[in-house]
Amino acid sequence: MKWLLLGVNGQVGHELQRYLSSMGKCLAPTRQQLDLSNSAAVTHYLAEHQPEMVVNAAAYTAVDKAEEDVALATALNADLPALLADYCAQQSVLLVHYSSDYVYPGNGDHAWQEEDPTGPLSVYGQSKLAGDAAIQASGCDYLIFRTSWVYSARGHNFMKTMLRLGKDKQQLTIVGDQIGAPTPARLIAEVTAQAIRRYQQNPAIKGLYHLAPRGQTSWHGFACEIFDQASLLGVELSIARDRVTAIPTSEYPTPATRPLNSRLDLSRLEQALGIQLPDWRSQLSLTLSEHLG
Ligand SMILES: NC(=O)C1=CN([C@@H]2O[C@H](COP(=O)(O)OP(=O)(O)OC[C@H]3O[C@@H](n4cnc5c(N)ncnc54)[C@H](O)[C@@H]3O)[C@@H](O)[C@H]2O)C=CC1
Repeated sequence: MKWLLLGVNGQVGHELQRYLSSMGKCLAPTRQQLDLSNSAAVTHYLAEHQPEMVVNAAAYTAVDKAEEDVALATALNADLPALLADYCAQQSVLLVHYSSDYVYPGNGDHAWQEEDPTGPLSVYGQSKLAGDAAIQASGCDYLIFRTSWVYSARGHNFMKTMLRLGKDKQQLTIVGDQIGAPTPARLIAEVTAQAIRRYQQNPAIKGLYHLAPRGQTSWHGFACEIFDQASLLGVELSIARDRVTAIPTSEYPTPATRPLNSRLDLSRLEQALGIQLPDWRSQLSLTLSEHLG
């Protein structure tokens, strides 16, 4: 099978290339080779290469910048998925796509289910939701995975920022009232590979799923766990655990509003694949070990 991977140099795209390598010939144009905000160029690429599956890990992910950069965020997160979905519907091929906890309004303290009403609080969330809706309306076969708090051994992310700050700073204040599950890009790729294989045996599993590890924490809890695990792995930190203070979101204003409740109910995915997703702490341990070599 000849398949197309978009966003190969991102956190998730990089892992997907590793985990899906056995699926056949992978076309993975870089940003320099194909500007995904240029719909004419994307249409031309699809017509020329005729991929038999499309995996879209590309996105506009700068959540705060998106508040100003609405046109580009919309082009990448809404218009591109719509265009890919039209191609996949016409060619009867599978579209795999990633979405976000930021499509939900973030109120309450229950875990969101896939059919819950959405209500994005930011331009980024609105643009991701528009992408999901376009795919769902297109009639193509799709697997959409809504995930949260993505990090990885490579790329820019919270884990790597904390490791850097933990070596430089004597004290830190971290938001403690946004609750969710940190998700390694590697887990996303691993589960995506399982889901595609399952789809190939049984296309009825197509649909929208939440994908994250089990358990929940705050950004403050995540930071503390990073410091605890890094210390155990021999990383020398300047920060002492009791100098890492939790603050409310209201004391850390950002251009984009973030949901306080990003808990995702995972049962639909666990049932579809017959798996139990691992706990977020064990996933951090794997990713830290990979990062520290
Ligand atoms: N990073 C996070 O915390 C979260 C991410 N997600 C979703 O997961 C998916 C993967 O995210 P990450 O791997 O973290 O993103 P990333 O920011 O690491 O990678 C995005 C990729 O898109 C590519 N890209 C962006 N604009 C482009 C353009 N104009 N032309 C060509 N390529 C372009 C970048 O080069 C990069 O390879 C996305 O759909 C994102 O919305 C969902 C929840 C949280």
